Amino acid sequence: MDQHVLDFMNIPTTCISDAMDGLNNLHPAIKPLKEEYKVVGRAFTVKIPVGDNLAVLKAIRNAKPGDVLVVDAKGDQYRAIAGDFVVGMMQTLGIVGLVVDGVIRDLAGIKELNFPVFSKGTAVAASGKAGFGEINVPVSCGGMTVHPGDLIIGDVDGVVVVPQAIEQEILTKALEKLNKDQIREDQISGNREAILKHLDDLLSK
Ligand SMILES: O=C([O-])CC(=O)C(=O)O
Ligand SMILES: [Mg+2]
Repeated sequence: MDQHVLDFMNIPTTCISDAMDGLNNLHPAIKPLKEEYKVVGRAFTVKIPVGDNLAVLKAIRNAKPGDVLVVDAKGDQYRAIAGDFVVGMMQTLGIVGLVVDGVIRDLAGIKELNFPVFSKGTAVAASGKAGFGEINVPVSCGGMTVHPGDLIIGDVDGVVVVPQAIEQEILTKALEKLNKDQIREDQISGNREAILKHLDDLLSK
């Protein structure tokens, strides 16, 4: 696994978001199917026409272990881009997560797989398999442009995208924020006097 994937594993998405001034988050409607899901990996991107998931299968065939599949399904909430069978294939081939601007189906079966899926929810209908999608190109997902190889980090609060060119800078800033949050937690939370002083300091600026 590459070092930055490991480095970002223990940082909450909130701190990473703060390190990017809140500008690189996917739309908050894209949520994990289970609260405990955490995913970190490099984006393998897929763009599909509404209602057709053949390119998702092509992406699964071409992705590398450790990749996160990022699917631009144009926000369609009626036709699922994958169910438990397709998600099971991803898992067995070493893909570490699925992020989709759209929906999945077979929710109970997918939850049993314990594979981190972040989606806009679930639907009943399946997609067609006529084709016309594209893999490994910049895609639009949750209002953000995601490039192949970008770092994708998802947890209970949502999904953030760290472009490759700024990974090191964002890692440093996110760790600083994590440290600052920890100091606040240790020195202020639960301490009435410290809270009053903290508020007075902020309000007197
Ligand atoms: O086959 C599909 O396209 C969707 C599905 O139900 C599954 O993956 O289980
Ligand atoms: Mg199914």
